[in-house]
Amino acid sequence: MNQQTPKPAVIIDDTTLRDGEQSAGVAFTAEEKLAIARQLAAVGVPELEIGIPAMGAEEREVMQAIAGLHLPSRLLAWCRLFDADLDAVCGIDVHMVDLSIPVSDQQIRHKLGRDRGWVESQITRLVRAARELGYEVCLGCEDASRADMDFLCHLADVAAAAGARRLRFADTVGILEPFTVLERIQRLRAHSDLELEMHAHDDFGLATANTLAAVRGGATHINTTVNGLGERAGNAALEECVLGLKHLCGIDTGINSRGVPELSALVERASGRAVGWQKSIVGEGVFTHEAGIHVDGLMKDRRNYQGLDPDELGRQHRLVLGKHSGKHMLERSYQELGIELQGWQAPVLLQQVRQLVTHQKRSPSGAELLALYQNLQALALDAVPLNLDRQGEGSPCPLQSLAS
Ligand SMILES: CC(=O)SCCNC(=O)CCNC(=O)[C@H](O)C(C)(C)COP(=O)(O)OP(=O)(O)OC[C@H]1O[C@@H](n2cnc3c(N)ncnc32)[C@H](O)[C@@H]1OP(=O)(O)O
Ligand SMILES: O=C(O)CCC(=O)C(=O)O
Repeated sequence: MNQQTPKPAVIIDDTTLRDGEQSAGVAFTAEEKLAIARQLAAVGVPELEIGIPAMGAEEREVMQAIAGLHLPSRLLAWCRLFDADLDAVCGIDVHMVDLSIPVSDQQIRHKLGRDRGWVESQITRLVRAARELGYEVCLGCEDASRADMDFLCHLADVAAAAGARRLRFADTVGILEPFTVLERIQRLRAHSDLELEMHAHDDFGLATANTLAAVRGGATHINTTVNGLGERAGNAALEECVLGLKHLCGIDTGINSRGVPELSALVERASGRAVGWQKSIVGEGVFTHEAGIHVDGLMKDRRNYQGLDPDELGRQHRLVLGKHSGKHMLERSYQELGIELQGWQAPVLLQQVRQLVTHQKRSPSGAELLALYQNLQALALDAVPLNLDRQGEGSPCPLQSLAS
């Protein structure tokens, strides 16, 4: 972002390169990580969490290579609140370390085998140590959604006193819904002056909703991943948060949404995780319409059925012929082939298109439409004399049985 750009009301800290890569089976090469970092920065993502130094020398080298790109985005490293993890980050030019520690009694006791007092003393000691090394600190509160809120507020004070700048509220197991997120973040907001970051998981399909609720509650930062990649069901999708915040909350994150499809495709390729056809914002089919009433409405004025303008993503509405099409779309499809249908032909051809689509599980091709039309013309020519013989006059539809 250049110096003149006003600071957005919510700052995106994208973790595609950390939590995104934690998605089971996903492993980016160094080149892929660099390319993703570049593209995230190119669309204007202001903060990138780029990896876990404790994973070893190779991970650290890639993280330092990303730092060496001198991107306009601020960089974060993810560390356990643990001496060895802090040692491992030394020499990597990130701006901030996320020092993560479980804060629920469940994880403090049954994962770490410790107690609350130990967590508190670790925070004081290691946040100070990280500050002395010159890093900004975000206290990563793992499993915050299952933590005692009084204890969490107390830890915010402990972290602030030790020099932390930010607290990350992690819904690690993805069990919150937006109303509870709103309450919890409001409570933290009222209690602490720290920056507050929401880290949501999509186990119940609520990661984006929870992230938007957190912003409403006073979160200053949000953790996202491209395509919603991430542990288990994934994290809050960058593209959903950017456009959701803009259109549903009136908050501009400063991201160039037209660059998002390319970013999404890049992460899709590098992760090997196909983006679903109906995946909001970036799915291939999310601006494609078939239903006759919708298509007719769109052709009259696209605002009739447009919640999000595809142009914001450099995309367009696509109209397809299918089982649910009506005469307007059929006529348009034939016009594109240079054919003006007569009134009686549309219902007959619509039935035939429905049958074809049901069997082929796809829209008819131009050649197939042409064949249906030519067939109908031939049948009509054969039928006209019979009708004339029988009725003594021309029928408006020579193929009544087909049209019914
Ligand atoms: C919710 C999250 O997303 S947290 C991020 C999770 N991400 C990852 O785990 C991906 C990268 N992880 C790794 O490469 C490895 O797990 C490493 C390098 C971090 C650690 O590897 P190992 O030392 O072989 O340990 P392993 O992963 O089997 O076990 C984790 C250890 O970290 C401890 N630990 C977990 N979280 C924390 C924490 N926040 N602070 C301190 N210790 C922690 C566990 O208690 C366990 O320690 P133990 O050996 O004393 O029981
Ligand atoms: O503690 C943090 O930084 C968040 C870690 C995480 O990814 C999670 O809890 O889901």
